[in-house]
Amino acid sequence: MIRVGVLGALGRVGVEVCKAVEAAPDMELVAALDKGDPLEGLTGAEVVVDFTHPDVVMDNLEWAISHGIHPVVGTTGFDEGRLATVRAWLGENPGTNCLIAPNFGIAAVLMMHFAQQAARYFESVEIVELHHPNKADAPSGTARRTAELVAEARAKAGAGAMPDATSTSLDGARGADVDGVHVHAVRLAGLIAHQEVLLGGDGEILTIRHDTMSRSAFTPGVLLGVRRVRELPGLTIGLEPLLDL
Ligand SMILES: NC(=O)C1=CN([C@@H]2O[C@H](COP(=O)(O)OP(=O)(O)OC[C@H]3O[C@@H](n4cnc5c(N)ncnc54)[C@H](OP(=O)(O)O)[C@@H]3O)[C@@H](O)[C@H]2O)C=CC1
Ligand SMILES: O=C(O)C1=N[C@H](C(=O)O)C[C@H](O)C1
Repeated sequence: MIRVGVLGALGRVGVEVCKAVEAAPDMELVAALDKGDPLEGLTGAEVVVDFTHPDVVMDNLEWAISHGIHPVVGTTGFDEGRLATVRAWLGENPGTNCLIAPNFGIAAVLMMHFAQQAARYFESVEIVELHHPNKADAPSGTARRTAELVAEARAKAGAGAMPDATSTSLDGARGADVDGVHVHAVRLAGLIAHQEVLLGGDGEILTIRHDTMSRSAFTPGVLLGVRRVRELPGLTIGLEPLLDL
């Protein structure tokens, strides 16, 4: 039995994760903590799943890693600086591993992968992410990661800058620029989590769209991460290596 703790256990995703861990035959939910609960409550856990908030996740990770608990992290807000800090903590605590994935939905991971594969064949690529209005951050971690993967693929293929003659008179009109890829964030009541990657070339457009219809979609990926994190040395970013992508 893998002893699992959950941080953010009362949140939209945390509730689903707790249910999934409790239903898994090879896992035991030993701690379900939310805001205000002391992290000492994780004592006894081998793996901790974090779906909290970008403002608190680093403190959680520092505590968990220094106590030899392997984190599986869904919380967003990771940039290169934060990832370097996590790598340093892991270096100081050999034998402790960490998995950080901007999206645990299998279809979402495939959407990112397909976008990465397609990126080099098109002149233009833009990303539109659409989420519920209570989301803490923008752009989404998924959109940011997709843009990085697209930019990486284009650079590798020697693709030039995308065509864009726009001169904007209003800040934000062209969205955020992530490594040269424009990302647009929609916040709308009724949505959960959705993303379109628009790829345009000569006379044709390819749209790769992903829709999250229920937050239970994240739990198979989280359980896979919990099962595998102890054998994945150091820091793993994204679910891709666990899916052989
Ligand atoms: N990687 C992925 O697949 C996915 C990632 N996410 C990301 O996960 C994060 C959480 O999303 P979501 O569940 O919608 O958010 P919620 O706000 O619904 O849940 C977060 C929960 O964490 C609690 N919390 C805040 N601070 C702490 C703390 N220090 N310790 C323990 N619990 C704390 C919150 O309490 P309170 O409300 O009182 O502040 C809340 O109950 C976001 O960053 C989101 O982008 C979301 C979906 C999928
Ligand atoms: O906050 C959310 O809801 C989600 N957050 C993650 C992100 O920022 O990419 C994953 C998914 O989009 C849902």
